[in-house]
Amino acid sequence: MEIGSKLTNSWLDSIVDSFNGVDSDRRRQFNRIGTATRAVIESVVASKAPTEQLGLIADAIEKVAEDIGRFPSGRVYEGFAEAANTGGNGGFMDFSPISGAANPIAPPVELSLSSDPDGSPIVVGVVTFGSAYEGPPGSVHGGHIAAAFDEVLGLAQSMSGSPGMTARLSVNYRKPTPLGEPLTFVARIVKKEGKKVFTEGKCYFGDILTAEADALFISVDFSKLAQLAGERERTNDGQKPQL
Ligand SMILES: CCCCC/C=C\C/C=C\C/C=C\C/C=C\CCCC(=O)SCCNC(=O)CCNC(=O)[C@H](O)C(C)(C)COP(=O)(O)OP(=O)(O)OC[C@H]1O[C@@H](n2cnc3c(N)ncnc32)[C@H](O)[C@@H]1OP(=O)(O)O
Repeated sequence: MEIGSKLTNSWLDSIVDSFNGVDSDRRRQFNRIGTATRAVIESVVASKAPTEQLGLIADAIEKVAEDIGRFPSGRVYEGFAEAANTGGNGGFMDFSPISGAANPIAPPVELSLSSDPDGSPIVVGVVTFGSAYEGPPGSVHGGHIAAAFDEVLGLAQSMSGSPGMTARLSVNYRKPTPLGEPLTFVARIVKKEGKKVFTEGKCYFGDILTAEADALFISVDFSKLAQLAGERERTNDGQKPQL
């Protein structure tokens, strides 16, 4: 199933492109960098490399940081106001801190759309959290589980046709969620009341329910968001959301 039919705001084309696989060399290179940096993160956490090797590796990473740091950083929401970021860096979802292949801090959660047996649309997120995400021994840190829920529930609510921002997110941790094992998150819309979109989700390791969540999203006026994002681009303050 392709995402897009329910997303009515034109700038959301960026999300659609993220899912429907717009291909460009630039996007491929971003994804390569994301993947390689993730591999570094995975290996450096509690590495058993000899100290001398750690020094050489630190030198190499410092050099990479210097090389890329010579170029100015843009914004994830670049072109947001003009709905024109498609074909540039890929969709902004590529840089999602949770599901973005091009964002090294994303595990990443791989998102797809599916249907449950009664035909209702659901979002499925598949992820294996590596060592960098350890909370309790051998288990995923609860904050990262909550973040994954926010992402899958956030995509599910967007299928309402009037997406918004997370107003409340509640997680019940039922069993330890194992590190280094494939997990499946499932999310759906429960009901919509005016601007409120109620969602629920579950996280499974195999057949084991390890956590469940529910969240309230409030639909937002995207023309206002686009205008604010445009102002951020013009004022170049970048980091400070004023929504
Ligand atoms: C540039 C940002 C882009 C955001 C992208 C969003 C969607 C994109 C779509 C698809 C993308 C696909 C996947 C996305 C993946 C993940 C999404 C992650 C989303 C986030 O990670 S997002 C960050 C954390 N999130 C915030 O940073 C929100 C800060 N917050 C606010 O910006 C406002 O607070 C807001 C907008 C939430 C509401 O403001 P508002 O002015 O629109 O609401 P209003 O007052 O009109 O209330 C209307 C009715 O909702 C009730 N209500 C309001 N707030 C409530 C609350 N908190 N709890 C319980 N009920 C609440 C009222 O009580 C009233 O109820 P009633 O009608 O019954 O009186």
